[in-house]
Amino acid sequence: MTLYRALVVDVAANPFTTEPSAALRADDDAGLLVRDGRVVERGPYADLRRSHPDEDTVDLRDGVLLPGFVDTHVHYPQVRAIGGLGMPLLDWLRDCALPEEARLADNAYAAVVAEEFLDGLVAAGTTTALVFGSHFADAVDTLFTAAERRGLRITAGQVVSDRILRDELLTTPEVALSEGRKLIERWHGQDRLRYAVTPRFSLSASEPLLDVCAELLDAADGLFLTSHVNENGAEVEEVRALFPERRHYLDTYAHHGLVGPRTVLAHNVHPTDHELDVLADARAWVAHCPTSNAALGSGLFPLRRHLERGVGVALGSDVGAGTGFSLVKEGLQAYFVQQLLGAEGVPLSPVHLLHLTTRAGAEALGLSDRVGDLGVGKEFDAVWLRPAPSSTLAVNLAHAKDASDLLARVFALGTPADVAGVWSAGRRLITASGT
Ligand SMILES: Nc1nc2[nH]cnc2c(=O)[nH]1
Ligand SMILES: [Zn+2]
Repeated sequence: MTLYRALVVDVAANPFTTEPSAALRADDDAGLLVRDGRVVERGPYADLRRSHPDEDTVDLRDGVLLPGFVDTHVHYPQVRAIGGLGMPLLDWLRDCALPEEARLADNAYAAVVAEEFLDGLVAAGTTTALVFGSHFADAVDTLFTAAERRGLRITAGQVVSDRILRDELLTTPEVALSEGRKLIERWHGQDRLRYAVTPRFSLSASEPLLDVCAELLDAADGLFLTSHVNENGAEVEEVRALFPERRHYLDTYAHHGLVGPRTVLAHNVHPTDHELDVLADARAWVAHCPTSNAALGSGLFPLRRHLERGVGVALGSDVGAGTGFSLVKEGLQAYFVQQLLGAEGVPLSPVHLLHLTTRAGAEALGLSDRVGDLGVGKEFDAVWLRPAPSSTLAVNLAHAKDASDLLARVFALGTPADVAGVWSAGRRLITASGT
């Protein structure tokens, strides 16, 4: 066992449905006793020290210990394609993302990209992610192999499309079915890994391919479905033209049985009210990707309409349209977007931001009984932010008046450079120099 000593800040309830100050949990000079990768006791450090005098202590008091971040939408093959600014979605896909994704046909290339991708996630303090995989089955195998080696909690899958995209990325319903089955058999439920059936978006997926996605969902219990929806006006129009008999974009998935409680759809910037009701009825989730929406000019996310109609919202970095792995940055950008919406926006407090970057994602991925906060019984997935001495963040942490104010300064200033430690189920993945 190990006794961690830290300022521990996490969210113990949903601040959108309870008083935010009551949802925030902040324990100064706390002790977390961790056994077999789980928190078994939490309380004042002095008390835990007295009752466990012989346990090793890891002193993390300099800085703040948060739950590991949960990224509900991030593209493995796009880690080398970040910063493609100045283009709207469909141009950006054609000219920036898809040429890079095609390079993963070379499995040696895919293996290096997988390590760079997972390094990027962990360096940002992300310990759980729903990952948009690769079109190439071997590259998906490679990603799962690398993730298993690090003990990360990853849900991912093969991206499938059978039209419109560049030829190297296209498959057929028959091949998608056989490759998907093999990947599910090999990886779903292995260690901390799960499989997500992943049609890229219905713009590039025929009805027979969408039917195959439904068939794959029946191949095992607990499989997820992830895709994109309502991101960009031109995309929405193209989908409507391709599916004239469907009520709306979401219906192109729902019609094939792809919208349920383990469905996570990215963006939903331009939803109709009926789509929101369908999502809420299905208990599906939306991955809001703020920096991606801003970088591609996709629009300002209507969070209020989602919350009012009971649709679950979590955050995604959407690397590479998103501008990096940091969920701290995504939280800040989510705040900016709601501020810019004025009266239509939802004023987000720092507690809301910590909820969106940890607990909400855990709920979206059906993992809130295991991760998303540092309560007793949860896996010790944690990120230690310890800014460099005399850095602006260090100065601000020192002058924060309370835990909520401290969180506000973390979201305003925090970057992956401030991550001094990351634990995944108690296994330390990052150790900053000198600790
Ligand atoms: N942002 C984003 N939207 C998409 N829609 C379909 N594919 C993608 C992608 O790779 N990124
Ligand atoms: Zn995406």
